[in-house]
Amino acid sequence: MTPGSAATAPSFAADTAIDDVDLAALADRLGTPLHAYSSSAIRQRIGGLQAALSGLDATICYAVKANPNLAILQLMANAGVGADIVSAGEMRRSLHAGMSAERIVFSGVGKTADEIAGALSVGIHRFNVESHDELLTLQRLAGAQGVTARAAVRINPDVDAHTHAKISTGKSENKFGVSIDEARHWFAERSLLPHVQLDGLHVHIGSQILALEPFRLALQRVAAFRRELEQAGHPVNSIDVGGGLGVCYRAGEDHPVAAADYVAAIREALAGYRGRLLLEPGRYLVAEAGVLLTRVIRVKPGIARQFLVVDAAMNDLQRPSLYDAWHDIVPVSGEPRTPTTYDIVGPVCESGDTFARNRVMPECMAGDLLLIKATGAYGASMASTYNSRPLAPEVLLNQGRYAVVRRRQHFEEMIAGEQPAHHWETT
Ligand SMILES: Cc1ncc(COP(=O)(O)O)c(C=O)c1O
Ligand SMILES: N[C@@H](CCCC[NH3+])C(=O)O
Repeated sequence: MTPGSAATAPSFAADTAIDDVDLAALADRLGTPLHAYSSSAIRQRIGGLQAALSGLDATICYAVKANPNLAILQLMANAGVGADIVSAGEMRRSLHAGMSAERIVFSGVGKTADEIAGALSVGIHRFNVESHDELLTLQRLAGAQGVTARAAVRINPDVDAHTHAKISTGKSENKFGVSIDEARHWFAERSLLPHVQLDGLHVHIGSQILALEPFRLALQRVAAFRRELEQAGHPVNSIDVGGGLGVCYRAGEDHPVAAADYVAAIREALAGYRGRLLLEPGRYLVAEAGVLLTRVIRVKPGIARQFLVVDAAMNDLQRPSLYDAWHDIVPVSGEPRTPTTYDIVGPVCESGDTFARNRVMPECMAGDLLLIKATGAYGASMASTYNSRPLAPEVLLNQGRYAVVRRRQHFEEMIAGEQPAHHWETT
């Protein structure tokens, strides 16, 4: 027997089922590429975080941007989770999915006057405010509607989250939040804004954070500022600690912080604070619950590399091309095959359309089914129709059953809204 021959080849870790749903059968029935999410896994994440928070006056406001599918939002709402939104679209989705306006917080550096007015008019009164101009706009629009908005100032603590530069948000050079010095002035003048109840602090230093230290540092700065404000007669009734908890994209290499340790760090940093706590996890709740199923179109022996050309592409999952992000990729079948090194690429017309470089995989052939793992967050939510590829379907799995929660986009849906230039108008 020669080493590497079929009989001695190792079998590779494979996932043949998720949430008791057979993945090969699912792909046969619905086609690929296909996003699938385990609702049991999501519920488990929510439950774990809620358990860690017990005894605190805490609200989890799921960051809708991570995965805004209505079925996911409904699942969150049914589990008592609220929403962190950053646009009118996310607001409408959250309300449509049944979230109550009291459990929604509006974040974001570029809220328009229309978005603010729209949110106020449907009863969303909790805003994380990121600039003085936004604070004055909130005062004006709340006054016009005769309501009082609750505002938390987003602090930029100038902390390095040790994550990818494109998703770091808490350093002084980032566009997010304001300095503690500026926030101090806002509080000193808060009586000049009768329609804004400025009594909250917010901090969010970035995403996919794998260490506790950056969270601790940011929270310690917020906690010290809270004490200073209270001594100056400005009560702080809510602290929103943002999101950012990282997940495991690379088995054996990524070691995420456990929810219990994260909450213990929050309790410790905010010791003495008795007000309301808000958390805005996105990725943590949904990333590892999701997979992208894709089929090998062909094996292409390239000039310098051997390529696995699969039917998913950067338009279905941007993270590898945008952040050079690693996602584990495994075969759905675990049959023993010879280890082979591939670049795993999609059909899109640029070299950035690469899911993995030099990845050791079981030898593959056309028609093989692969799983790209941990795609439940910032996968479908960042998808596009680049190269006029339709949006892939999304499926929710639950204990042996599945529900299509977004069907594969039809060509007609893709071009809806476009038209030939029949009517030429002047401004
Ligand atoms: C204000 C705010 N809150 C929460 C989140 C969610 O982040 P994550 O998905 O890393 O938990 C983000 C995105 O980074 C954000 O900008
Ligand atoms: N889109 C990013 C996360 C951005 C977080 C939003 N503030 C990712 O896939 O990792």
